[in-house]
Parts: sequence; C-alpha cells; structure tokens
Amino acid sequence: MASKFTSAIVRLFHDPAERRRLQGPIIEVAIAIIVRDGEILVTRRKEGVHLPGLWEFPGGKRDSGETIRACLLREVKEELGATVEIERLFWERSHDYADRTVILHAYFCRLLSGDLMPLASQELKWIRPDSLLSLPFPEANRPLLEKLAKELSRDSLEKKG
Ligand SMILES: Nc1nc2c([nH]c(=O)n2[C@@H]2O[C@H](COP(=O)(O)OP(=O)(O)OP(=O)(O)O)[C@@H](O)[C@H]2O)c(=O)[nH]1
Repeated sequence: MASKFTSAIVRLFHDPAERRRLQGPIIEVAIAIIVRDGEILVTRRKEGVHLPGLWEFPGGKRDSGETIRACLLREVKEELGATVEIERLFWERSHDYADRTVILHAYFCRLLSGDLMPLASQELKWIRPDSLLSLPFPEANRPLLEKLAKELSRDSLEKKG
C-alpha cells in the first residue's frame, strides 16, 4: 500500500486542482545528511541562485530518468568531490516556494572517500545538531532541522559518526 507521503506526492503531480494551486515547477531534490564525529556537514549556497547565501545540506535536483538515490550520489560527488554510501531515508516533505514546489528527500549518508571541497557552494562547515536552528536555512528545511535536533543526541550521533 502507498505511504501517506507517496499518495500526497501523486496528488501533487496529477490532481488538476493541486496543479492550479501551485506556482511553477515541481522539483524533486535529494539531500545528504553526512555525520562525522557528532557533527553534520552543511554548505552555504552561492549568490545568484535560488535562496542565495542560505545554509543547506549538500544535494540537488533529480535529473529525468534518474532515481532519487542515484541523484544523491551524483550531487554529492559534483558538489563536494566525495563519495558517500546511503544509510537510510530520514525525512521527506514537499514545500511550496513562491516560484516552485520542492519535494525534499533527506538521507543519512556515510562518507567513504574524498577530501571535501566546496565545489558548488561558497563554504562548508561541520555543525552540532543542536546549533542547526541558529543558522539561516531555507524555509523548507525547518521541520527537518527540528527533527534532527530532537532525535540526534550527542551520544547517538557519535555512535553513527
Ligand atoms: N541542495 C539543497 N537544496 C535545497 C535544500 N532546501 C531547499 O529548499 N532546497 C531547494 O531545492 C532546490 C534544488 O537545489 P539545487 O541545489 O539543485 O538548486 P540549484 O542551486 O542547482 O538551482 P539552479 O540550478 O536553479 O541554480 C533549490 O530550489 C533549493 O533552494 C537543501 O537543504 N539542500
């Protein structure tokens, strides 16, 4: 049986009333929650793109014909020069911006190899989960940040990292 989330997404794409309500394209986005030594990797968006200068998690738009997991691995490689392994799906949500709707799929990932480089961002840094809420992130990320801050205590992160 389809999950509540999947049913909502199917409605988003196919229900004419839903389509009329939304402004602009519907974009599927894969994002990586990479943990190391109890801290999470965040990157800062460049100027001149959607939501310039805000902090976010590495990731990006799914290409046509690509699975969301393949998209995640590709985006991490392109944006950080690193290879990760996907551990598990953590959170999914759709969010309506003024000019587009994004469907975010957030996965816990483990760093396998590569020196991290901010190839597609201005900056990258590692941050403790309880400090995430103090950084300016896109509006769509708020429930994800709250879930991360709530669920990941220092101890449990250290076990994962
Ligand atoms: N990578 C990433 N994108 C996010 C996050 N939160 C969020 O709302 N987004 C939105 O998801 C969309 C896809 O992100 P992207 O990183 O591929 O966008 P982009 O800079 O390539 O956009 P562009 O190709 O139009 O310049 C953007 O509209 C971005 O604002 C996040 O935590 N990480």
